[in-house]
Amino acid sequence: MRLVDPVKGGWVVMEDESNISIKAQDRYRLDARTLGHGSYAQVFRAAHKETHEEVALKRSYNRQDARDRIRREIQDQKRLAHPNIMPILDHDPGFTWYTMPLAIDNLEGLRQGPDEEELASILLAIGEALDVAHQLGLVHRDISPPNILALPGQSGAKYRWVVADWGMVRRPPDEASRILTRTGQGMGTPGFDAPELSTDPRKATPAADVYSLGRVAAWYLTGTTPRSGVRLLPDAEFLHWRPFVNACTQQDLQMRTQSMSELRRMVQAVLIDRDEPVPTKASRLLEGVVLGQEGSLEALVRLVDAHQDDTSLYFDYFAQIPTGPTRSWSQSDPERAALLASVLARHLVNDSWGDRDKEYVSTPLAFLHTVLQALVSDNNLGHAQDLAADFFAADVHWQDQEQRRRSLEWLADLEAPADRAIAPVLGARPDVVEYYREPGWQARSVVLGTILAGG
Ligand SMILES: Nc1ncnc2c1ncn2[C@@H]1O[C@H](COP(=O)(O)OP(=O)(O)OP(=O)(O)O)[C@@H](O)[C@H]1O
Repeated sequence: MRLVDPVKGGWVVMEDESNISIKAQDRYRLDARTLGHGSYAQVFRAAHKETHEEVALKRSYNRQDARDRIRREIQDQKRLAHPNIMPILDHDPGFTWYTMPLAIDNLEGLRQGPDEEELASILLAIGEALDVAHQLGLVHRDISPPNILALPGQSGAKYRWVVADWGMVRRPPDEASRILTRTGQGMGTPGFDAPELSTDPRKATPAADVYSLGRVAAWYLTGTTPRSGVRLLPDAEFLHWRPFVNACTQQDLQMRTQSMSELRRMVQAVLIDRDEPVPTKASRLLEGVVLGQEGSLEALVRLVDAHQDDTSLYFDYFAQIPTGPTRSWSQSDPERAALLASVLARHLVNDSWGDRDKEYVSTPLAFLHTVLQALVSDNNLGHAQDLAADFFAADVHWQDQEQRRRSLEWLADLEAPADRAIAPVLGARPDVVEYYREPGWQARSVVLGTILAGG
């Protein structure tokens, strides 16, 4: 039978495995109950007959494809000496079974909640192990919570996490042996498998493992198996993990994080990001917005969204976003812009301005007005109506004459249908009408003229 020797590479002729195989029972006492079974093998608890060492013994089913898989698993796993890769302790010279340390359980069974420290240490360890495999041209292709097993930990660590189940591994093209995968034949675990594996798994790159590990991270944080069409991480939760999960799980291969070393760098950045105090982070992001750094505005908006009770975050950072970016953000994300601007307006009405100089209140008022103008000019009139009520209340509350003049100028220019969206908001607040009313005031809109000029 023709088989590949992965160490030397190339094709070599070896004896048929049935001639050189040793039965597992000749060397080990197998527990009658299995630890479990997969698509090509069964796993038993077993004890060595002489040393009495307890191990897990994986034995392939008596089918050619199953034997091919376990042979591949043994050969590749043996090459991968890394503390976070399941070691092969002993194996049949004919490659029909092997032994490994007994695992406590897998990640699926051991997850107790979203422990971010634990997640980061798992990602760093598994990422490093997969990097070693990738350097050898091996792509696992089936990273999922059940394939990440826990061995007893050392030096104070509870567990040593290891990547197991290397039966789906993709070898470099020059080492390809019997074809285990064909174009169009999907592989991996649903919810965790990279999209490109369903078209041509033979072309899988390290980015396929990056994708799966990114999905594992999302699963770990939420406790739910990823499903297509459902956001991996819900809004406003684990915000600091979102850039990491997004970058790793891009459907488009070109847009995705390509390597495990990059993935590991991002995990470290997540922890730094998480531990950075909110004002420091807000200040850094605002500076990024002013300098036009990509992603800064989005990150600042996410921060503000996640801390809606933080008055100083709204006054000192959010409201300081310059007019240009404020306008374009309000046009590209009108719903969130209206919502967060309303939150700022309510802080202006309900909360203390503290020891800030009173004249600086013109900045948040102008910011609110910019959002409102952008919503109206883009015909987002429902959102504009919602924000207008809070904006007018803040304007009246602060009585800033400069802002009053700008508000009136803007109202004077409003035309249909925007005027009909704004008029009822004014009509509902006699104090607002009173504040803006100006005899003889001229407006394009008849309805606004009637309300504010008194006739
Ligand atoms: N070293 C081990 N110690 C304890 N249990 C193990 C060990 N290795 C595997 N198992 C358990 O044995 C079962 C079968 O594992 P196996 O790797 O054959 O299949 P699978 O991953 O479930 O399926 P497939 O290989 O088809 O994807 C799993 O439930 C796994 O948790």
